[in-house]
Amino acid sequence: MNVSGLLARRSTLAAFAQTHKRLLLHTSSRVPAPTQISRQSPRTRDEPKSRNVLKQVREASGNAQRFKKLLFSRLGLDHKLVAAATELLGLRQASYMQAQLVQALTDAQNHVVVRQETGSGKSIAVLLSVLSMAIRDYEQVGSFETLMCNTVIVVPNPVLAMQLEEWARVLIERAYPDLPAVRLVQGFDIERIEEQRARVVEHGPPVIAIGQPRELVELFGDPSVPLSVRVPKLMRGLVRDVQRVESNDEWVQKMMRATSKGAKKKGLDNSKQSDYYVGLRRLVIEEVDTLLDLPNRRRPHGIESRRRKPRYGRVLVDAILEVCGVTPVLARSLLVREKLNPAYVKALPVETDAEMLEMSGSDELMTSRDHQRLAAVFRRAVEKAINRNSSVQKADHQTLGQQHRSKRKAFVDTDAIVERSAKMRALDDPLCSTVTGESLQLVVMSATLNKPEREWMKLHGWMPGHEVRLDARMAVPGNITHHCLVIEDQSRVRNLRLKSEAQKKNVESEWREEEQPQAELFQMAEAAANIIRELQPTRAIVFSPHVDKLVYVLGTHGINATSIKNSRQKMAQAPVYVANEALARGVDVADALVVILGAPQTPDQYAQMAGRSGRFGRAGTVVTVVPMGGESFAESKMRSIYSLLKITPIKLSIVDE
Ligand SMILES: Nc1ncnc2c1ncn2[C@@H]1O[C@H](COP(=O)(O)OP(=O)(O)OP(=O)(O)O)[C@@H](O)[C@H]1O
Repeated sequence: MNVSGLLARRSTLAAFAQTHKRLLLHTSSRVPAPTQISRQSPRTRDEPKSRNVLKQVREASGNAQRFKKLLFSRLGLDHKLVAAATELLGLRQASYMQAQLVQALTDAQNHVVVRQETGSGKSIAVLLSVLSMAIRDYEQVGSFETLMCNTVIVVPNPVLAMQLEEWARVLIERAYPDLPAVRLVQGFDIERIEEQRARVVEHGPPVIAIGQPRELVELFGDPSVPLSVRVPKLMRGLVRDVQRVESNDEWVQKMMRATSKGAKKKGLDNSKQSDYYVGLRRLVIEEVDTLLDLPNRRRPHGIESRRRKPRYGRVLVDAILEVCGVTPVLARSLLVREKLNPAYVKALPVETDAEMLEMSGSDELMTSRDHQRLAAVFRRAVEKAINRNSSVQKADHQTLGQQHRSKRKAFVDTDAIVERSAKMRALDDPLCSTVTGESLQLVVMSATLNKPEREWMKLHGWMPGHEVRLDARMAVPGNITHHCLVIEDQSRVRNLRLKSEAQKKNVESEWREEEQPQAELFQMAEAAANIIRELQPTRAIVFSPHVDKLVYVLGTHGINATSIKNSRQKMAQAPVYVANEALARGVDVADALVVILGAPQTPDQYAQMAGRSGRFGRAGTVVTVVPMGGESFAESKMRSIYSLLKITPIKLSIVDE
């Protein structure tokens, strides 16, 4: 069929229904991959508790290996919030994965690594959990005055930040109309950062802060925005000694009062009061592979330039981990338990190693002085290791310790935490060396979180201690139908050919040097316009690296499109959004047809773009349009992407060949 010919074939709604039915018949019958839960290493303390909860979840679900449904309200989430989510967001029962995720978050015994299909409900489960906990904290403390930021959600783009903020806002407004939603949750946006920061300085930080790394670095880098950390053990000591605190410091006093009040309300004894101290306890990283954006291993230049100029995401996470005192815990896990880098161990004198082993074995009994000693030992060990070992290891240590000194310095030095930790020192208990890894839970999620990212996080100490893994084998859900159209020349469009067919016709060799990328974009845009007209979806997302240009070109073909950046304001007017992969990562647009223009660079990029359709088990359709020639031999690239993702593309029936 001819590109312009498609234009002429305007189908009616009924025709679309028929086409769609046909497409659905071809939908591959892959069942969702079973969720695997695994622990890095067996836990000793508190193990029975979390195990029991998971056992209950399993029993309730009947079969741990399948996505059986559970009630969110039975998972300990706030009932009113769950009711609002059912009413406003159409949330039904939780999937087994969501039940596991909610339990892992509310128990907070481990870090959590989630690699689940796109649209499987990761973000909404996390949001409901952290909102429920924020409401609980508020009820315990009784005022926003002393409630600090307890969850930071790092997102890859402003659209996802807005979406999560909006979900949270509508839920709070429906469930708790008297609470100021903006104090509970706020999305930070670089365009409004000054105004938002002023609000935070005046009223205090929101309990849940959502934003891109840069916005969050800007926000928490401000000395007047407090980011306190939850320090169970330290606080336990402090609360016991609360009468002895001879500090006129208002902040410490406030915290003490809030802590005691919360505990008294619950009728708890002093030793448990620390559980009601409220501060940063959870760092959630959405689309962690985007945040890390690991450079290609085979390109040393890229690695070097990343070292010189680290991404904001890393600056943020490293700074938070440092502030939360995870670094000394990292020392233990690296040196004693994981032994990931033997260089550390080798660098230590024998007696130091024994000393550390002894200390780490008696964790519960450790005093703040022990922690200080441990931290000092760790520093000496790292210094020694840096001096002794090869340049690669040296680079690694530098990455750990000094890499983005200037940025991080600005972050940490100006941060109110430093000031606060100095105040803590007045109590002879430096903040950073007394916190355990459990005081900050790290939750990393992505459908395309692969082994290199996991290894990187381990090696760089982002996950000291234990982790719960929620692993699915596939990144793309089985309920999506995939099609690929190839533009042969200006007047012909055909379906992707199998490799054998292509060899027969020898089309791969048709390299069209003279073809300009610009002209290709115009052709693909025309094909996209025709596909949208033909399939008449409720919504569509068209992907291309050239967002603004494509909005214009689609307009010339009579398609009223808008950039996904404006999706929240213009939802009603423009059912067609244009996006690139980065802008739409993690974004949820209901029932969208996905059209991808040009072959994606990697299978992960394809999986993420395709995953904007077929959300939470609904049927979805993805049509990729590629030019036949071009630099990358787009057709064969698409074939290899499909084969790597184990996808069988289906011929689009509206195209003859
Ligand atoms: N239990 C549920 N019942 C009904 N709908 C649900 C349920 N859980 C999630 N959804 C819906 O599924 C859609 C996708 O959810 P969400 O954005 O949380 O998925 P995700 O796994 O984070 O996706 P991605 O990997 O693309 O970021 C949302 O529209 C959400 O409302």
